[in-house]
Amino acid sequence: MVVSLSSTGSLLLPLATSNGSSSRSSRFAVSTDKRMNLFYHKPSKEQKKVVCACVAPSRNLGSDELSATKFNDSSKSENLKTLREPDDDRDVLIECRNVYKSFGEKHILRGVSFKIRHGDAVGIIGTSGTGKSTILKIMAGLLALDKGEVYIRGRRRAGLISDEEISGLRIGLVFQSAALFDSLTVRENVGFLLYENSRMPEDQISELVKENLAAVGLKGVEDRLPSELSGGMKKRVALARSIIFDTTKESIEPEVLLYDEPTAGLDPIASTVVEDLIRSVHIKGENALGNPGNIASYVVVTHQHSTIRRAVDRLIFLHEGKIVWQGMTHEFTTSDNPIVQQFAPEEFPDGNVSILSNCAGNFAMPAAFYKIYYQSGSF
Ligand SMILES: Nc1ncnc2c1ncn2[C@@H]1O[C@H](COP(=O)(O)OP(=O)(O)OP(=O)(O)O)[C@@H](O)[C@H]1O
Repeated sequence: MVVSLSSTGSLLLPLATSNGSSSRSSRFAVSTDKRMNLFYHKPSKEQKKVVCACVAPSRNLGSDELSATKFNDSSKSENLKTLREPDDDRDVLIECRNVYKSFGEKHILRGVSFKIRHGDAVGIIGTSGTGKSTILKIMAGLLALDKGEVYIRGRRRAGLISDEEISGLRIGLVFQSAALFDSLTVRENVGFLLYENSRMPEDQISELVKENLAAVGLKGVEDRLPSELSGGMKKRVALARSIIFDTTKESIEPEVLLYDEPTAGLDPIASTVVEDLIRSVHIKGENALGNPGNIASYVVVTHQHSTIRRAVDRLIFLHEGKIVWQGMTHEFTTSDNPIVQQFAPEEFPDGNVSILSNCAGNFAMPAAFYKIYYQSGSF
């Protein structure tokens, strides 16, 4: 079967799962070109490495030394309780240090530095073309920087993720478009990396797919094709694909998800569902099954005030390739930085879920109505 990519759905692409060495032979004949487009990978890489674009190798980089990022059920609550002082870097999962990036004559990033800590829910905002998606791709290891450094759990990444130099952290990148394989069912899309890259039996993968779909509020859609789903459902399927992981592994590495405008193209209601799902799959959240999420930290690039308000705790404001402001979301509206003032609303609408708001026009609807829509899984 030849697999083609959907041109419509968003992509939530797990960059890391299980050990590349345990790959089974490929079950899905995805054309190399499509994989290259999907994973931004060099065609010269062998297939295992292409899969590794979304599957960080599981070579252990001494995670025992990094107790703050140990990731199993028992440590989750402990991690939250023992959030460290900002000057303690043991909980830093990704650090960008003085990153520069140009495209030809265009100097896009001009010395960007920030840290993503365990438990973080960060938004990157700023005007169009200021380099938000670029920094996300650099963090994901899909784009090389010109100058500066990226550290993954304290280890400097020498090149791109395809160089297989770094592990100990799973990094997923959620593109705003081009997500699902058109000719694969929802089950095959969600379980893709496990079918391709783990030794899990198919019935176990199938069960896991079902669980992860249920975690994002979708039931009974396993046999559907992407073309049979709404835009919002595709985003949910893509989210399920990004949070699924090989449960048979002895140690599970923490996962950071990088979302690039995850609500782009969605109406206010569907945007709200996605924003709440982003929260729900985080370790501080609770998924649709009532279980804590698995995502250690996430970064969202967005233009939407509703996403800022609902889905992130901390904001990084990029302007002309530099960070001009950082702070907690609630501080955003009170900043006296003139650039920030131009971007920020005078105040965020009430955060109560009974009113859904969106910068596109303060859309509001009653909570009960929202729940019916959400539970029906129709968007
Ligand atoms: N691969 C590339 N080759 C050449 N130019 C690029 C490339 N990728 C990005 N750019 C340019 O770099 C600039 C920053 O792009 P980027 O997508 O990071 O901006 P952004 O802040 O995410 O914008 P938006 O909010 O509009 O999505 C843009 O001018 C874009 O055209």
